[in-house]
Amino acid sequence: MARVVESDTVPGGSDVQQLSLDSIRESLIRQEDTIVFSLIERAKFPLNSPAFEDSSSLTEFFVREIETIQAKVGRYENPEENPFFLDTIPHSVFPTHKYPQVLHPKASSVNINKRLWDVYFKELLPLFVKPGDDGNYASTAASDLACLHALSRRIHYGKFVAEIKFRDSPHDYEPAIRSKDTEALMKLLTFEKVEEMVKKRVEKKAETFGQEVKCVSGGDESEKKKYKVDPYLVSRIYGEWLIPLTKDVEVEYLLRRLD
Ligand SMILES: O=C(O)C(=O)C[C@]1(C(=O)O)C=C[C@@H](O)C=C1
Repeated sequence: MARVVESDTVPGGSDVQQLSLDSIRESLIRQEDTIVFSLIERAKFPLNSPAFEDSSSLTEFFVREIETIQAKVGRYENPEENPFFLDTIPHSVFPTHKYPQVLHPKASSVNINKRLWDVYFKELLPLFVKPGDDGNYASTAASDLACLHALSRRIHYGKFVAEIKFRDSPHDYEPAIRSKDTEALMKLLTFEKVEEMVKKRVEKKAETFGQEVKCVSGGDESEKKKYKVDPYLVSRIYGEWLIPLTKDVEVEYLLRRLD
């Protein structure tokens, strides 16, 4: 029987009152670790395109089935989680955690996972995995799903970032929201220095987490370091795709904020 568990825990682990841009950014920083590790794990396999190329692909089937079972254990009760395929989300079979209402009720209608799916398979994956096909489709699909979930959570975290920015200075945002001025909203929510810092930090994380570790002492220090995923590519993935998609989610959310 469904039992509701009350809690004050919100993104960033703080309570609703203490939610701040800093605590939200802390969570984005922690999510970088998950994203970098998931890319490193996926890079173990070659592209394996037959697994995902068709509309009725093995990967799509796998993701649909997993999302259904995860919905039944309450995954999408969490406002941080956004499904790729579920138009109708099955109810949880078990007691669900009651997440505090931080976001505007229209938040659940902001979901850009269809775009993310295309971007991931058509643009990102070919960048950081080797070409080829080793037939290992089931494991590859599981790795793709880990990446997709991590990327989707990060991008849709834009809803929380936007909510805090709106609460911090409603008078700046309201005129742009009322006139549906997406350019003005984009300008208001952009912090270029923060973006530069994010790109530098994820490059460093990819270097640290993905380097070949050797235990032999006296090795040649000048030997070129090998990485499981090119750190510069990780910085590009953030700069050219993840940050812009996060900002699109922020704008989409803000446009609905006064509904
Ligand atoms: O930290 C913020 O203020 C965010 O909105 C997040 C983010 C990002 O995606 O990392 C996006 C826009 C800002 O220009 C800076 C960073």
